[in-house]
Amino acid sequence: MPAEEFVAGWISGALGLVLGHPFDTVKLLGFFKGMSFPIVSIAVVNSVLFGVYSNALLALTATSHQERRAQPPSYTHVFIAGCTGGFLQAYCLAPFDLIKVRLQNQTEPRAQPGSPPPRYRGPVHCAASIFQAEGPRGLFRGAWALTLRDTPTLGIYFVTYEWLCHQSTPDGQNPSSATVLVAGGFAGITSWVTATPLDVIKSRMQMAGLEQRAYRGLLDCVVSSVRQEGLGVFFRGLTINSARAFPVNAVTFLSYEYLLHSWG
Ligand SMILES: C[N+](C)(C)CCCC[C@H](N)C(=O)O
Repeated sequence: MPAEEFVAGWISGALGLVLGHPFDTVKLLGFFKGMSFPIVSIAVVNSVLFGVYSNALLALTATSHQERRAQPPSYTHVFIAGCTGGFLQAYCLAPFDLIKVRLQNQTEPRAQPGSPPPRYRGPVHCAASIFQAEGPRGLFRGAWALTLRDTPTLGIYFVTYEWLCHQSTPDGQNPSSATVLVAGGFAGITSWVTATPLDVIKSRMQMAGLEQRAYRGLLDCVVSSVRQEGLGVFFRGLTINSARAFPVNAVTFLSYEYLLHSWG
């Protein structure tokens, strides 16, 4: 099983993430709060996404990454491989994402002398507290919504990327760096635009363990959110998600292609 894709996925994901982190946190307060934790988590998550994607394509089309420019896979194969990568990465992402959402929503000012300590002191403490209070399954709160969010939308991600590269590259040639940047950026936007409705639901379910409201399940969360706030609730964060998606995914795809290319 070719392993380069996993390593390239890790490094490129980390580079993209450094760019995207301030966007991710600007929804709340404190720009670079918790930067080291996402770097570690992206190591697992992005390498699973790109590694599984590429190996699924290898299984479906019997072509390696290098051969795919000369013999491009069909978009159906790209979509299936993207969905497979998305599905598996969602499960690896679930506990990391839960901790991220819990920490980022913890916006109390830094403890003053005498004020109560924050509920979570950091990612490890957060994981341990959730584990203690809710058991191992607690760490997978919202995982189902996350899987539904990521499976089809990562299929869309790779199809958009491949399609845009194909549009602006002569047959059989490698796309230029500018093409990779633009195609990667738009792949990120398309994927995030389609993922945003379930992203809202996912985050609410992840916070539900802490807040007063409890949902009976995903559908209950959808229905009660729409009842209280109208359909607009599904577009919360759409602008910031898209603004973040372009630079993050432009850099992710550029470094991914560059690394695989330079490793031959
Ligand atoms: C599928 N969905 C749009 C939710 C995520 C796409 C992930 C791509 C990249 N790691 C990023 O953070 O933008």
